[in-house]
Amino acid sequence: MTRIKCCGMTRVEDALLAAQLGADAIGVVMTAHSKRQVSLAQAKAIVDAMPPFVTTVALCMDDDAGFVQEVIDVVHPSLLQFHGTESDEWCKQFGHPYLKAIAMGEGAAALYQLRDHPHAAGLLLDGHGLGEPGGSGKSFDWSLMPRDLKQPLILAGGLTAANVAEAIRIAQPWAVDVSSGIESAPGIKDPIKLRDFIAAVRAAA
Ligand SMILES: O=C(O)c1ccccc1NCC(=O)[C@H](O)[C@H](O)COP(=O)(O)O
Repeated sequence: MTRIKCCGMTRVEDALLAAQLGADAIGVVMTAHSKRQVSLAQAKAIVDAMPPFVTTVALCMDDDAGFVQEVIDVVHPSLLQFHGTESDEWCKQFGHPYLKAIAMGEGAAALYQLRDHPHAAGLLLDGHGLGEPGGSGKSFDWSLMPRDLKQPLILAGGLTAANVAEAIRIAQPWAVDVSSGIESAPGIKDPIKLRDFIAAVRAAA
């Protein structure tokens, strides 16, 4: 079964609908690098509203360590997700489980980054370029998804209900992650796109 993370939640009702429709995880973007940024209070409200067994993920990107600690202390996410140039050493200083995003915009040349994060609970391969924010709607060559890594791999970038089955067939990821493919506007989730996306992943399994 391919797990599903619905990211870029800015409203409690969207996150609740995702959970009700069967999403395994939801994400809130904390970093100011994002047009989907939520405040600590908004993120806490979304995380607190989640039912049991839905994993909550807070995204940061080259943010201050003090801010990341505040996110942990206030929001209490299950996982952090680092989207910038953070090193393995830097990410693990918080003693909190995390995902590390790998920018795949440069294609095969980007694969060197995969070995640099041995302490990450999982690696999220995303379609944007190095130094660029996620949530871009850009995909990458799914056949580049490695098969020989011990860490769970999460496929992200430009996924939609229309292409996710093919993406899963080619990449065989542990999980898929979607943001713009289930939106009507940045941070505003579209119930129909959300439903269709989750149904397409479940049908692919
Ligand atoms: O979503 C953002 O605005 C964002 C900004 C800065 C860092 C990360 C961000 N999102 C990361 C995600 O986890 C997205 O879900 C992922 O990049 C996939 O996005 P999309 O291509 O829109 O499905």
